[in-house]
Amino acid sequence: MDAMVCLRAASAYSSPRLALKSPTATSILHASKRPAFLCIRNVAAIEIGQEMSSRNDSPKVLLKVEGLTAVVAGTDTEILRGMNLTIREGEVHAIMGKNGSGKSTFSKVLVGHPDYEVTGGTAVFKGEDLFEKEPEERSHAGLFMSFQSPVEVPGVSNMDFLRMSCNARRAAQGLPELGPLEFYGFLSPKLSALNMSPTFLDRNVNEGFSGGEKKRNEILQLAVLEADLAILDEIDSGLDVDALRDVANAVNGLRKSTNAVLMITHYQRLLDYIKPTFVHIMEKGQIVKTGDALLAKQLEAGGYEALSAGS
Ligand SMILES: Nc1ncnc2c1ncn2[C@@H]1O[C@H](COP(=O)(O)OP(=O)(O)OP(=O)(O)O)[C@@H](O)[C@H]1O
Repeated sequence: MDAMVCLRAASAYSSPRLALKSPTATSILHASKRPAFLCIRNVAAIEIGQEMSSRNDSPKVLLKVEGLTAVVAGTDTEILRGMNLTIREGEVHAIMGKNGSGKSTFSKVLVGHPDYEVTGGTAVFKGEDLFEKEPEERSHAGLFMSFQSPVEVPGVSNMDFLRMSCNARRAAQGLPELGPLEFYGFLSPKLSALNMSPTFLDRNVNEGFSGGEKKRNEILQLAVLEADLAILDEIDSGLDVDALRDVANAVNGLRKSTNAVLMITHYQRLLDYIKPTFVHIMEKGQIVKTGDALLAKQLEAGGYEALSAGS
């Protein structure tokens, strides 16, 4: 079983270690006798604009990463070599970089993926030490990550998965659970926003979904949760032009002045839809250049060589 599935399952359980160690989805289901994969991920329901312009104070820092270094767990293979990044409320950050530069590793380290060990540096999320928290606590705190390759969860219907995720998150916030009908009412407009058929709700999570359908489903999960920081790892990969527009519109519809988005992408086209506040270029485990949307356009036009020559 993919470690990221375990990670998501871990978010759902009061005993995260059990889930992290369990080898299969079904073993987690059987061991817990509770519905699995509650996936306490957060989302964003963001409405930027008016609210932002009416604020006098500067936006709060959501995430501050300083000097972060990390290795592949149990090895001395260093992947992150001094990451520094500050994300404030209302911002959209895009991380770009050549294959293998460490973009996905960075996002996985933030959500507590067990494949990596932090060896140095700090990450403060909403004023608290992120690395002191278990993966599920990071989710409870408002961190969400969409996966580059969303995995299938046989035996768990999408509807159950989404409702349990939503209710687990609500429970963590001290809010009452949503019953099936209430939840459907809550979910329906989100499905429509993503141009997804309700038939996807009856199917098992991601089972038999096309690549693009899986990506839409990731954003649907994002939409039913309430994250302060949504990390979207290559959410644009494998999407046709219509799906890209739907997914981007849905993400934009979730934005508000108190949350933020961190996108990992290889392509400028996503940034035409989801406008970045900052674009960062990663190389060999660290951010080597930061700019605005223009940086991504320069990259698109001339490639990484051109950027190096211009720096
Ligand atoms: N679990 C692991 N074991 C061994 N090497 C790893 C592991 N995870 C990441 N790496 C290596 O770390 C480097 C960074 O990988 P990562 O997936 O973070 O890059 P990326 O910038 O996201 O790449 P891409 O753009 O191709 O998705 C790669 O060389 C990769 O092979």
